Amino acid sequence: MSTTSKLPPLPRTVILDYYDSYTNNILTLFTKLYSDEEVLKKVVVIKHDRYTWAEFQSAILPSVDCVILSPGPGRPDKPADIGFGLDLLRSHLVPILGVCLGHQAIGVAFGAKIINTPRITHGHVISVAPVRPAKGLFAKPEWTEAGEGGFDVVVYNSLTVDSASLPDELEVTAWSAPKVGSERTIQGLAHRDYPIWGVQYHPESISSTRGPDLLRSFLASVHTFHAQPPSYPALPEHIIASCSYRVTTPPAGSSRRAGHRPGRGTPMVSPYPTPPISREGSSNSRTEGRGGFGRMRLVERRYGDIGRHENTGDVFQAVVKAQSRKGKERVIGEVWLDGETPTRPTTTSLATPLFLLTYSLSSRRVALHRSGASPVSLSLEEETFWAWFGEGQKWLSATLTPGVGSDREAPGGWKGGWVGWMGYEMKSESLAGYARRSKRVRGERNGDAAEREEVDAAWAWCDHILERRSDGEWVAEGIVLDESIGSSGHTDEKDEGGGMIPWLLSVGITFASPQSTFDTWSADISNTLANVPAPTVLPVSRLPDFKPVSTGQEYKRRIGVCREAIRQGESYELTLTTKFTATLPPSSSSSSTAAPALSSSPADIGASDGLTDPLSLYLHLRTANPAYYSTYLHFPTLPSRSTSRTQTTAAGIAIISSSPERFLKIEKGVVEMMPIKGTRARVKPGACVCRSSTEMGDYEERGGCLGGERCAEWAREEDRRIGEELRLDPKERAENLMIVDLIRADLLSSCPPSSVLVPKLIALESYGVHNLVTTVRGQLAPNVGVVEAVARCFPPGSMTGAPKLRSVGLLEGIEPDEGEEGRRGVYSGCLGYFSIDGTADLSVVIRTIVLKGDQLSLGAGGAITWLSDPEKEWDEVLTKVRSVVGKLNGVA
Ligand SMILES: C=C(O[C@@H]1C=C(C(=O)O)C=C[C@H]1O)C(=O)O
Ligand SMILES: NC(=O)CC[C@H](N)C(=O)O
Repeated sequence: MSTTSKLPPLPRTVILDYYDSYTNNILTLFTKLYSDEEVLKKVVVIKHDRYTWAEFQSAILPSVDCVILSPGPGRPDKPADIGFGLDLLRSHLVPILGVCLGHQAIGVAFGAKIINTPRITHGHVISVAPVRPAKGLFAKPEWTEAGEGGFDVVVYNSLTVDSASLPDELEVTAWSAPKVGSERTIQGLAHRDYPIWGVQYHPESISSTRGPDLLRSFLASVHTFHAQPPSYPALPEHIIASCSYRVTTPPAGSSRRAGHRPGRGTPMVSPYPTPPISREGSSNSRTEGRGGFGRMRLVERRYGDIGRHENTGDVFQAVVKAQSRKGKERVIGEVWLDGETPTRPTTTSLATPLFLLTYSLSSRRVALHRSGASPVSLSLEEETFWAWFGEGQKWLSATLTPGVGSDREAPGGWKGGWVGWMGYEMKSESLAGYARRSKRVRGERNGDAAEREEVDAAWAWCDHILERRSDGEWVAEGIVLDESIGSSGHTDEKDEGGGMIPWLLSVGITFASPQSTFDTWSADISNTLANVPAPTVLPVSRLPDFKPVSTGQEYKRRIGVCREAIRQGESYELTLTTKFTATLPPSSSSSSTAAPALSSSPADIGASDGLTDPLSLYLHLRTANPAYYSTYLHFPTLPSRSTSRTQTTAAGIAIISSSPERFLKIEKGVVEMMPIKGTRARVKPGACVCRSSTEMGDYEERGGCLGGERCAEWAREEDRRIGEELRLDPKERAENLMIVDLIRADLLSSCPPSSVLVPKLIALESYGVHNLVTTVRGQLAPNVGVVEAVARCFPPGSMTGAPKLRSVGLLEGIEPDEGEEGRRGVYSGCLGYFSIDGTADLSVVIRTIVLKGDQLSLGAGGAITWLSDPEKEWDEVLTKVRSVVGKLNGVA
């Protein structure tokens, strides 16, 4: 901070949120000056349309000391975008600070015009110079040092207040420092008589300087306006309750969140009642002998050196696949959280789920799938699936006896529990303010509707998993009934765990087995690991031919539509996507087609209704494009349509994923997100780039390829150069920054503001492609559940663009709403696990093939900004697709 001027007590502040994705970041400016506790008592974020102007005047304004008008999509001269903001400004009852859209509203409220800014840029750093002599907020002592050179800030605007139309009441307090060839624009405004100030730039951006100084100047002015009272009261309850996020700070001195496993010897007081025990046995063969349950505990069995060097693919086949073949009944699923990267250590988890839940948005029905039984379903009433699932997860975590069965602190990771995905369309139940588009939710109610319902979310429960740790050791992990704890404390199960738990218990589901079942299972594994049989499913030699659903020309046309929306101020960045599809050839037993050869052995043909085992595709992908979140999930009994039969068959759904992108991880109370933005193709090892290398001078003069090791060295050098070029590219950095600011704001809805930090900003990661990756972390607030934290950030900002809500709506209008591109489905959603112990790790579903019946689909896209070049963007899409499928035939 550039000054030591005394901080006034914190006034009660309402931040009116115009559905921007950056609004919450203003909170972090406050916590640079005041404690979290103070800020959470005195500052609230309220959606601008939560109250009418009359309500706001009577119920809110009398109890607040100042208002901040947030940034936002759209225009301040459009009533739907600005709500009662102009009335509030004209009434000037309390001091007001407008940011970006809020700043532009100040212009409009007093008669100025809004025009396009001469240089449209979003997420770019510019220099701002306060006018001399200093005016408005910039006249405060904090700013005396801001020299003529100005200070750096980030801008996110397409529009600006037209300086030619500025009324006398308003004065300019800052301009953008002029750049060669571009006009200066208004960056700061003040009303000459009323306590109203505005800034066009975003002081809350991670890459803006002097944000806290601006806030400090504003709060000092608010304090002067209120005649400097010694303190301000806390906000009344009803205003705090209308805050759009709701986090509490951890109790002083505690670094762990409530509900997290306390250390040994610390009694855990569960906020949830003990689950009832003694359920009726079920008809499910796998759950037989798994009587009822009380509390559960985690157990593990380590295999030491046995199998340490085994290939995970072979073990997967020996353990999970073998189980699929053994039983009379088809197993409900095969799970392989693989994680295969050359550079970052990861664990691998293999499991055969006990049961599977699927959810369909159109019917709002949850279906329970078990092996050997027809699905049963439950309709959700008012609740969202997120809330229903989240309550269940909380209850399950709370049934876990802490510390028992483990002789050390658990190493984290998946300890069993849920594995699955939330499809992109689950946004309709998570995104605040989302209005369902009628076309998308029209349920199919006729005939075999249930058969054709989309699976919008799928979560399988696994109580036994086999894990390969990053040091190579294999460990069996289990959730078992805690027989050491009596059956006292039963309560009426109806109110427990929301709606999920009573329902699952009533249909005979058990979540854990007795220790003896785990012992038998883990002994079997031990035998298998001691002598891993040769794999029976082999990788395909290449993937089937993928074709774009829309042409490059059509995609480029859509880019034009995106850019126009950005020009109009509707969005700052739009992640536009499309689909590529392929059809599996008929299984080799019934086909004479040679290519692509699905070279699995005859033993598996027939494993999926005559289609070749989808595992063979994944076995190829995991070596062709290894990724941190490489995953294979197969649920063979889920209905899916197969074109070869023109009718619904139960060929199942398989997820064949090589996602490099972390959506969100929660471990020991820390939430971490790692958005990727910025992609370039790599120079493949073995490729000769002697001809194209820009550094090497003329190819012909040099006498051609350098050959041998020197050629390889140039290829590596060229690869490094491309990576570095990406890292320094202002357009790519801007795309990344826009999402980083968005992710920070997302995390602020689950974490105390001061805890949200960016340990790594725009780092280069080079796996299948070069990518720019940022790490954002926060401390999960004690009152926010794990699933709830995910819901508050869903859908992943890197798949929507910013501001999220408006961008999602725009994309629904730009991407087709019918046909194969009609829904993004699993692509663009998140995939991973919710461990029973409260840990979660989810990827953003990209670089992922979804197989339904014999139809393969692969989504790909990229972030479109005003500066996007349609040709390059289409190339980027093709680069991403090729990183998964290899060659793409017939695509220009
Ligand atoms: C949209 C995709 O990727 C997203 C967009 C990226 C980009 O614009 O550079 C990078 C990773 C993803 O967040 C995709 O891979 O399909
Ligand atoms: N970040 C903002 O608030 C943007 C305001 C307005 N929609 C513009 O594009 O100029």
